[in-house]
Amino acid sequence: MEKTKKIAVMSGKGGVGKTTVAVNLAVALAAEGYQVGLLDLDLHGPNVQRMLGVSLPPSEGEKIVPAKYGDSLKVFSLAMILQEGAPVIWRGPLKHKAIEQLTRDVEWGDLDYLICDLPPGTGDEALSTFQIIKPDAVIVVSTPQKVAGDDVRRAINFVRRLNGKILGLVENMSYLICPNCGEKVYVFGKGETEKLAEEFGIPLIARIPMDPEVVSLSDEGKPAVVYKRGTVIEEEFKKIVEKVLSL
Ligand SMILES: Nc1ncnc2c1ncn2[C@@H]1O[C@H](COP(=O)(O)OP(=O)(O)OP(=O)(O)O)[C@@H](O)[C@H]1O
Repeated sequence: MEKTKKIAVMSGKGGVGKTTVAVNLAVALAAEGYQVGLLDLDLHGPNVQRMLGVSLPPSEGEKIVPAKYGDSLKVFSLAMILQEGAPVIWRGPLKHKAIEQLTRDVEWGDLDYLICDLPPGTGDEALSTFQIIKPDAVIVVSTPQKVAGDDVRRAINFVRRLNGKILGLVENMSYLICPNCGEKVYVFGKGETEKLAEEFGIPLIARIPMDPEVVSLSDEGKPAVVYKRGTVIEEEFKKIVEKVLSL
């Protein structure tokens, strides 16, 4: 994986849409013709598999063959080898080992990009990811609320403390388009992510609107970049792809 560019998708807070961003970024990069791997490192709440509707093929010997979405995207999530609904009750050292194993024993092949979906916060998985995978860059996902901002600050400081590179911020659920009048409604407020970007001197790469269809599509394993073509969502993901390609 020496030539593979590794991107970690992080957030300070849970439920902000980190997995949605990781999944759609991976699909969009693969659609550009790159060989992409998507590794779900949210060991306690792995959702990548559901959002793409994929499952594992039979394993080959010691190696784990990842699931495929289309021709150029390989996907692995712990959910694929756990019994449905089974909780992961692991302490830090076990998680560290699991991340080492997922990087080593999954048959990733030659990848241009590996997208790692981290759990929320700055816990064991994030630390182990920095030690083992050593991401080339991090995308931090936030939502416009002040409480999300507080947690994102912690995530950014964590990455900086580990000398990681932050590619930029993605603001998810930025606004809702009113279905009646077409006006933007800033459900969670406005301006917090810009403030963070300015405070830390990092770019605000994209603003993804809140769209109820994203929820149902995700639940059905249909990524928005494929099923909502020609919308602002696709445009905003193009901006994230461009930023990643500039690495
Ligand atoms: N732009 C959006 N518009 C509407 N719903 C969204 C949007 N982005 C994400 N969601 C929905 O919000 C929920 C949480 O998203 P997601 O799982 O991507 O967040 P997360 O930050 O990875 O969560 P976790 O903290 O559990 O890892 C999902 O139901 C998802 O479909």
